[in-house]
Amino acid sequence: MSQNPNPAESACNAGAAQAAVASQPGDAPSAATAAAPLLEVRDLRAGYGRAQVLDGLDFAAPKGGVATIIGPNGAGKSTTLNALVGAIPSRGGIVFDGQDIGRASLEERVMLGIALVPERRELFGTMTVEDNLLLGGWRQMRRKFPKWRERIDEVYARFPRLKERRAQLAGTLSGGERQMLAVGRALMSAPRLLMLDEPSLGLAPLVTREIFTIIEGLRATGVTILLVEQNARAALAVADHGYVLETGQFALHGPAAELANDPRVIDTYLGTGHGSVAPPAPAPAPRPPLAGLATAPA
Ligand SMILES: Nc1ncnc2c1ncn2[C@@H]1O[C@H](COP(=O)(O)OP(=O)(O)OP(=O)(O)O)[C@@H](O)[C@H]1O
Repeated sequence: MSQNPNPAESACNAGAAQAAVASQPGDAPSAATAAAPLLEVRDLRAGYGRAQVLDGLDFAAPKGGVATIIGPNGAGKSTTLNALVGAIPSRGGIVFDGQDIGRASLEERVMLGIALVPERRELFGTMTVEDNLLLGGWRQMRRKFPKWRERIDEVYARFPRLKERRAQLAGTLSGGERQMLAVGRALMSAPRLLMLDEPSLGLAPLVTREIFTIIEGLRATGVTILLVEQNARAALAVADHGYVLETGQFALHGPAAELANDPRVIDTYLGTGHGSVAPPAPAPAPRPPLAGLATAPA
């Protein structure tokens, strides 16, 4: 298990996102996008050094829902979350609850209520469960929540197993418990947008189901969730809206239930197929309507 000595990075766990929109003026909003967006992203571009990974993503996250980004390895899913939380620089528009946060620092975004549970969970393995939670309430959080210890009790109420193991070293937890701790640490900042990067990674099917039950429980509290997952079936089952990201662009998006029944998604991500849902030679296309599936503009 990797450890992250950067308290700012450690603090930005957890998250959620919502319906990518790619709409045209006059499009009727779908049920999943009818809520006012908590997060609106326009033409998001980001990468590492000179290598651009995200090639102009448009999406929105309606308040209180679950959106998921699925796609193959290397498509840019983690990069999207890293750009949204401010861990890497990006271009384009990022509006959170009506406020342009494109130039806000990572710490400012965490303070506003954006949190990321990173793919590798990044716990401090030689520290106890409780100390890992306390690190989630690092100094900004302590300013935001003077009674930040009460936050821990709230996390324990949601995850009794963490309370039972409060004095146990994080490095000795099971995979599922580590994921719970990573989510619990993110919740210490009382996020409004919780971003989860591959929460089922490396977990057995039974534990994966437990993690998705936790996600449903979090959603019931009103937090908006942006879920990045390779387990497309489980992700689409819990989400309102889904996005298929391929090589830095959305190849498809739409209501999650429709995506789960789309033959292209079934063949590529839910069945035995591999590769891409995008046509071999995608032609530029107008932006799709909000309701129903759509092929993203080339
Ligand atoms: N720190 C980095 N420096 C340079 N390139 C990176 C870095 N992180 C990711 N990349 C590259 O960016 C591209 C997108 O990676 P990213 O991790 O966002 O994909 P992903 O869709 O999350 O994949 P996976 O499902 O395997 O986690 C890949 O080509 C990857 O090699």
